[in-house]
Amino acid sequence: MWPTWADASASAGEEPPVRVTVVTMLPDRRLLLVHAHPDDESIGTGSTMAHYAADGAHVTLVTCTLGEEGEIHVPALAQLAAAEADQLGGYRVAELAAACAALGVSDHRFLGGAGRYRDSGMMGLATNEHPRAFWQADLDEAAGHLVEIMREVRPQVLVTYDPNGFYGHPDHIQAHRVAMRAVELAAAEGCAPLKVYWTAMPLSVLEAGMTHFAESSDNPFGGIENIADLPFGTPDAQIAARIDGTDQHTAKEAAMRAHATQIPANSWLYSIAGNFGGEFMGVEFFTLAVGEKGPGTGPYGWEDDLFAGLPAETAPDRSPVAAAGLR
Ligand SMILES: CC(=O)N[C@H]1[C@@H](O[C@@H]2[C@H](O)[C@H](O)[C@@H](O)[C@H](O)[C@H]2O)O[C@H](CO)[C@@H](O)[C@@H]1O
Ligand SMILES: [Zn+2]
Repeated sequence: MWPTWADASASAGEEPPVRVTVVTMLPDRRLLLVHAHPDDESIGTGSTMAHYAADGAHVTLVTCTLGEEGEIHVPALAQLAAAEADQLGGYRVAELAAACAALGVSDHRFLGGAGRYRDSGMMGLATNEHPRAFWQADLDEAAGHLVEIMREVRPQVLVTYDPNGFYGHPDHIQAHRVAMRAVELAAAEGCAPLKVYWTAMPLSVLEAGMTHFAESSDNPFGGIENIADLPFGTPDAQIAARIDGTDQHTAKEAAMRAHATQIPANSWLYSIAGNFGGEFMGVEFFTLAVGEKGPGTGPYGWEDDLFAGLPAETAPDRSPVAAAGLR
């Protein structure tokens, strides 16, 4: 993964010509995100990912399924659907690669390898029972795949969903369960992240959106009388971090547009962006599930950095100089 100094080991019976210590150079800040389907990373955390990637942190994305059961909003691709040629999963691998490129993220993995776990479909559908459905995954086996990545990357910060999977999709709920189980298992090995965040949307933002779009013909809140009727929303006092990636909102929009089968070109998501501008697309919110909240601002002390408050020593210095005991 990162440049290492290879051991020069002697072949049998000869003195090694030179001995070089194996050292893995880890970037100082390492963020791991666990998402259910290709598209979630861009919709839910695209600006945050682009913000940290642009700022030199190492961003690792783990996607748990290929999104095989998704809708298809590109008519020419309709035959790829699960009920037809069942090729949507493979196509979404390419959409995800394009989205990661737009976000500046180069370290992407599928949990257990591409195709290990299948998109379960919406809650209650027969697809939930597919033998490879992520919803049916053995928790410790799936978490074990994530621990392998934690051993290698040693993230200080992990982002995933809350216990409801943000909005109740079975793969999102399972991604939460697998990620939190992996944190437990990794803790026993000393490679667990020190802070774990869950994606969230403050009620104040939802209120503002509902008011803003009340008279709009393209009202995403159409038919909803009260934001309490939405399957997501978090009281502002329970939010821990507000990450302002406004400078990356165009990267987020480009990443979302890479997921053309899932997000129609005329989606309300883009009209909100047009109306709210960078504020809606570029600012993302999180609750803190594990770890100590760092210094923050505003009425609720929201952090503006997911790495806030982490002791410097959590970014292990594995440089050759440190390894040689010279620091
Ligand atoms: C953002 C997200 O999690 N998308 C999932 C989700 O997609 C929904 C699904 O297609 C549903 O039928 C639509 O009515 C809804 O608008 C979509 O958001 O579920 C899909 C199937 O599991 C999944 O592939 C997609 O990534
Ligand atoms: Zn999803």
